[in-house]
Amino acid sequence: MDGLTWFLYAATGLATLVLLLKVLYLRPRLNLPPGPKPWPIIGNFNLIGSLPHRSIHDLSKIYGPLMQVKFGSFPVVVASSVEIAKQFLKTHDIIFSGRPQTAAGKYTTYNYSDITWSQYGPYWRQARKICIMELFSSKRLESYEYIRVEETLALLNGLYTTSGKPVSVKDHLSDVSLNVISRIVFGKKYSNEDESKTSIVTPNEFKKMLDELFLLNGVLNIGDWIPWTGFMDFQGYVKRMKVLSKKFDRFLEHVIDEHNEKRVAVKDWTPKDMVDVLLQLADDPDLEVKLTRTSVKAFSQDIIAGGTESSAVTVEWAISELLKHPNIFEKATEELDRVIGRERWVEEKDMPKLPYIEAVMKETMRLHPVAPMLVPRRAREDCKIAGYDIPAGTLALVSVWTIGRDPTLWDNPEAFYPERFIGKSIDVKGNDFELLPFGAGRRMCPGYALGLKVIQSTLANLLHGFSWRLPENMKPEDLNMEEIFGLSTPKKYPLDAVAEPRLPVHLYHGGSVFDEGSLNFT
Ligand code: HEM
Repeated sequence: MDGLTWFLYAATGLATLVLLLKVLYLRPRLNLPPGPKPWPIIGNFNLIGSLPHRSIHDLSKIYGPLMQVKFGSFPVVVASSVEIAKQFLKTHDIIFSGRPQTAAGKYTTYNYSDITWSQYGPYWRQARKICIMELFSSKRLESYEYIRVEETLALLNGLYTTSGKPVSVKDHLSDVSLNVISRIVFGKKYSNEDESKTSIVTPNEFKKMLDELFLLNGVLNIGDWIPWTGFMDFQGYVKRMKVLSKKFDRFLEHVIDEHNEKRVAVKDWTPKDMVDVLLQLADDPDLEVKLTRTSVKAFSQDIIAGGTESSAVTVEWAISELLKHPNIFEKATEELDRVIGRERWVEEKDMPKLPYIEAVMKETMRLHPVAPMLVPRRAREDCKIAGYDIPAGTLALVSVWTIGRDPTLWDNPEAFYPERFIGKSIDVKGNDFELLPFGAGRRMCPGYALGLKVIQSTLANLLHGFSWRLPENMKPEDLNMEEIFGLSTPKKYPLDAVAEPRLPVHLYHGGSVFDEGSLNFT
C-alpha cells in the first residue's frame, strides 16, 4: 500500500468515525415529557393494571398533566389537564388526528376502511363529510324520531310487564339502543324474532358478535405494542378477530344485497336508512374519493358499534347513581311531574325544559365517561407542547377520566352532585374542555347528537314511568360501582333493579302515549 492509499483509507475511516459520533452524541437531544422509566421490551406495561385508565390516572398524579409512558416500545403521551387536552384537541388537533394501526383496526374494520380507525387523509375527511352532511344531519336525525319513539315505548311496555320483579337494566337498555341503531342503519332490527327467520343471523348471534367486537376493539393486545410478539398471537385475540370479521362480512354482504334488490325493484326509490344513503353515494362518480362496497360495509358496522353500547352504558350508570342517591332521584322525579305531568310520556322536544335531568346526564358522563381516555390518537408530525418534544408516531391519550375528577375544576369531585351544572353553560359537545365525553376537534364523535337524544329520552322516560328500587334486602350503600375497561366502560356488576309503574295504566299499552301529532312519520 503506497502512502497516498494509506492516507485515503485513514481519512475515510476517520470521517466515518466522526460522522458516527455526531449521529450518536451530537443529535439534538429530545426533551421528552416526564414519565416512569420504561423496561426494555415491555416498556411500562408492568404499571398498567386491568383498569388502564385508573393506572394512567395514578401515574399522572406523579408525573403531571403531560407525561410519557411506553406501551412496549411505543411512546404514549397522556394529557390529564384542560390546558394540555386543549393543546392535543384544539391547538394541534390536525397533528393529533391520526389513529394508531392496531390489529383490531386491521382485522375487524376491513383494514382500517371504517371511520374510527382510518388514518387522517382524504378518505377519512370524506367519511366525516358524509357524517355531517348526510348521516347525522339534524334533518335526518329528526326524520328518525319516530323510530326512537317506537322503541322507547317498546322498552316502557316491556318493563311494565316485568314490574315488581328484578330485571337486568342493561339488557333492556342494550335492546333499545340496538333496535334504534339497527333500524336507522339497516332499516330493520335484527333483534325481532320474526324478522330473524328471514335473516342469516339470529338476534342472539348478532348481539354476541357485537359484544365480541367491543371486547376485541377495547383489549390491550400486547401484539400491537411489542411487534415481534404480534405473529405469535399468544393472547389469541387476532385469531378471534379473523373469525369475527368473517361472520360480520357474511352478515353485511347479506344486508347490502337486500338493499340493492330493493333499489332495483322499487319504482322511484329514495334512500331511507343509512345503508341506502351510503349505497347511493357509492354510485356517485363525482365523489372525491371512491366509496366502495367495502367502505359501505365498514361504515355501517362502525356506526352500529359506536351507537349501541355507549348510550346503554351511560343510562345504566345514571340509574345506578340515582339509586345510590335517593334524594337526587326524588328531585329528578319532581321535575318530571312538574314539567310533564302524569298523563303523558316525555318527548324529545321537552328536553330543554328539563335542566335537572340534563344535569344528571352530564354528571353521569363526568364520573363515568364511556371512553375514559377517548379513542387513541397518533401524532402525524413532530410537535412541541409545553416545552416538551413529541415526535411523530407517538400515541396520544386524553384522560377525560382524570379531568372529570380534577379538584381544581370540580368541588368535591368524587361526589355525584348534578346541581353543580345548574345555571352553568358547560356542554358536552367538545366546546368545554372540562367535560369531554365525546372528545373534541376533528375526530370528535360524529354520533354525539344521536347519542344524546337516545340517552336523554330513555333516561327521562325510565324515571318518569317507573319508581325504581334495589332488589329485596339491598341497600344503596351495597350497590357496587366498579367498572370494567373495554371499548365502553360498563359496570363490573350489571345493575339489577325493580321497576313499579307510576303513571296511569293506559299509558303502558301503546296507543296515543306520545304526542304523535308533533312527530314526523316519514
Ligand atoms: C354515549 C354516547 C357516545 C359516546 C360517549 C361516544 C364517545 C366517543 C368518543 C370519545 C370518540 C372518540 C373521540 C376522539 O377520538 O377524540 C368517539 C368516536 C366515534 N363515535 Fe362515538 N360516542 C357515542 C355515541 C356514538 C354514536 C351514537 C355513534 C354513531 C351512531 C358514534 C360513532 C362514533 C364514530 C364513528 C367515531 C369515530 C370518529 C372518528 O375517528 O373520526 N358514537 N365517540
